[in-house]
Amino acid sequence: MSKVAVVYWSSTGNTEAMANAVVDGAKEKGADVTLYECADFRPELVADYDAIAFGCPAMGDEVLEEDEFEPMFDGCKAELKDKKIALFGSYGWGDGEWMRNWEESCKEAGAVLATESVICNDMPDDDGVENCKALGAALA
Ligand SMILES: Cc1cc2nc3c(=O)[nH]c(=O)nc-3n(C[C@H](O)[C@H](O)[C@H](O)COP(=O)(O)O)c2cc1C
Repeated sequence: MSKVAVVYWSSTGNTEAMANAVVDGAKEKGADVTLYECADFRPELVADYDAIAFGCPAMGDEVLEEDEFEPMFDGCKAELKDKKIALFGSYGWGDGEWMRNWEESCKEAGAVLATESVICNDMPDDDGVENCKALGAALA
């Protein structure tokens, strides 16, 4: 059984709803899934998982949340080489620039993006939930 971690930051619950759907999708495929708020995750845990889904909304001006999520993620980068990961997050008024930049930084770190990233405008609708479940399934 593959071990999957879902690690997210969310302020108003939209990315949290996405994270829950990612968990559901991975569990439906039989994975052993652990959900982490980003404050509870640390680089030493990366090695414990076969695959990791990271979720963070667009914040600041098209960047990751800078107080908790980005430091956690930057700390994990050295461990992400050849690791199967996938990215998701909610956004408001932008065009997804934060996610494109985030994908680039993951590729530079040598991570393996296992499936297309999922972005949802505000709260995920039914299609958004299905896309998040498919992301989770792709990591299982
Ligand atoms: C301080 C702040 C900065 C934001 N910056 C952006 C941004 O640059 N681009 C964008 O599309 N949305 C931006 N948003 C909107 C959030 O990404 C959006 O509300 C998202 O659904 C929040 O996700 P959450 O409910 O998981 O916290 C920003 C929101 C806040 C509060």
